[in-house]
Amino acid sequence: RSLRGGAPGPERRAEGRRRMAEARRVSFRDGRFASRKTEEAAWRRHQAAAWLESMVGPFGLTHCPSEQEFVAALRNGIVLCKAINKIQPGVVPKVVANAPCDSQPSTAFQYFENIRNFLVAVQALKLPSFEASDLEKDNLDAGSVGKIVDCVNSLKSYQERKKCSGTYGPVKYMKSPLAPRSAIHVQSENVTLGSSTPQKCLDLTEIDAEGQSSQNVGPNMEEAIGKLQRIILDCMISCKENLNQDVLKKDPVTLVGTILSNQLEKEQFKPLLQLISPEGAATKNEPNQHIECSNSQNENRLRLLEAQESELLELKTMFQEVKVDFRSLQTQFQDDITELGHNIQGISKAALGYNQAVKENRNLYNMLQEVRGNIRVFCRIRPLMNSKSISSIEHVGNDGSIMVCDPYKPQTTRKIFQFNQIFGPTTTQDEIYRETQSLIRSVMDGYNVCILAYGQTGSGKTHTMCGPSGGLSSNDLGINYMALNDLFTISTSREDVKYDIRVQMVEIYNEQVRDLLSEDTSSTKLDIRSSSNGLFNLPDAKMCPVQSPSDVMTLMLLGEKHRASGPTAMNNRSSRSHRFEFALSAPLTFLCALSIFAATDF
Ligand SMILES: Nc1ncnc2c1ncn2[C@@H]1O[C@H](COP(=O)(O)OP(=O)(O)OP(=O)(O)O)[C@@H](O)[C@H]1O
Repeated sequence: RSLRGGAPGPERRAEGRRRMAEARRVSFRDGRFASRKTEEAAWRRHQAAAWLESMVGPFGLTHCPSEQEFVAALRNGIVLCKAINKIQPGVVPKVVANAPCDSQPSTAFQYFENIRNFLVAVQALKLPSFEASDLEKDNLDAGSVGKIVDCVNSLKSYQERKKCSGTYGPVKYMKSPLAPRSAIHVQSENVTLGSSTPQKCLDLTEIDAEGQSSQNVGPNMEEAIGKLQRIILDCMISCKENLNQDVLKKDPVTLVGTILSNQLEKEQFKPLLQLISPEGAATKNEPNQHIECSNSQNENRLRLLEAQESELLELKTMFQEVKVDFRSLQTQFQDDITELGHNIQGISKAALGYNQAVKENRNLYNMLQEVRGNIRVFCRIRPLMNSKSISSIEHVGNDGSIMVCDPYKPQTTRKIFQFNQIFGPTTTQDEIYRETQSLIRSVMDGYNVCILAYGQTGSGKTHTMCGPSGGLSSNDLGINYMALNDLFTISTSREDVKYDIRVQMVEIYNEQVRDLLSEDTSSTKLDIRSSSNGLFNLPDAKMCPVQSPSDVMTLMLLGEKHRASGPTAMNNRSSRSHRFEFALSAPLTFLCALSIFAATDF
């Protein structure tokens, strides 16, 4: 659309549009605020230059000048003075127009007079002004051009306002950072009011006072558009103070929408709304359709808002319920935690008491063992193997006494022996073990225990200690197997102590000690060493770690193979002498031994 008076040529216009389009394109692509500001400044310079040209005619400025070009064209003040004189004739009485080329110093002074006179006139009109020094080349980078452009555009607005309303009052002019971007976005949204060019709707500075911009609309709509433009401009100007950098980063349409929505409730919009309402509108033309469309959009938005409000209320109610539930759970959780704490304290006390009781129990137990006798001697009467044999036992007392005599020499003196306990010929293996079982527990408490079977050949030592099957059958197990089982059972049940169990197996025969677990059978003879505490030990005897009763059984079977045996008058397979030793230790606590012997001689 051509500007009023002195319109630029088509080429310059095309160039200007191209540069503006390029500036916008860069701005949109980068989306940076700096680009937007550059674009906006270029647009405002264009407006100012175009207006000045329309007022004073072409003065050698391009359609979209750079800052340098703009300032250079205005530096002599001639254009500015002419323009203000057009608005307010005679406000600058004397304008130095053309100076001779050879009088540069005085011309510069006279030019300064032009500027000074112009600034005085601007101040008289109460319009935004600038400093004369802002036209200096050195001050361009300090943003001085913006002030000059603002001043020129304020003159433009003043002139347009004067033409529209015929009043001369002071104009509250504020530069609008939104005009170019709003126009672009409004175009994309097709929100126009009676014109295909978006600038016509939003940029009041380009409105044609004679109504050229609204050729296709009726008089009412023309009036509406005019009012709307003025109101929008006022809104934008009045909102400018409240705009900050963050707001300016918004999408232009959103930004304009924000500004307008802030102003919609104000009095100045009421006449406009009445004008564009179905009753107020004289004709139903295109702008009204847009307004109806906008109303329908508003209704939709209102419905959406109501739905969202209702959802919000539901959510709020749910939130309150959840909050109450959460608090109740929190209270319950705290109560539970407190109760749990009390319970743990109780359990801790009980555990402490239990441990103490166990310790006392162990002490008492072992004291009892000592009271019963650290050395206990039992007698087991073997059943007669031959029915023709005559028993030498005459009497067995309940107090552990036994009376024997030679059945073939009845006249010989009877002998009485006293034992801790006497087991008859019918006594089972289990009954024998029950009397020794308590000692196994003492081993686990760190006491040394020795179980020794002693008797003449064929008296039943091997039968008692190893069982009739020698451990091959689970029936009638011997003392050593049953002790072994108990050893591992107790060590497993006591989780507070870690036991390290090892096994030695030696044979003492003809005053020689042989290692029954040594793989090298040729050199199994062991030396007996006395230790500093007066005890004897076999340091070279092989000590095998075991984890389970089956490990021990394997070792015992190996030892059995290495045992010396031979027929005697009374026993076809007589063991000469043997000893099993279980070395038991609980690291850092104790080291003790369970020795199991069977011997015919000492
Ligand atoms: N309580 C018993 N009940 C049944 N049989 C028995 C009993 N005690 C021993 N015998 C039997 O008596 C025989 C000799 O027993 P055993 O080999 O245990 O004697 P020993 O004392 O180990 O002899 P040695 O010292 O010569 O090795 C075996 O045949 C054994 O089965």
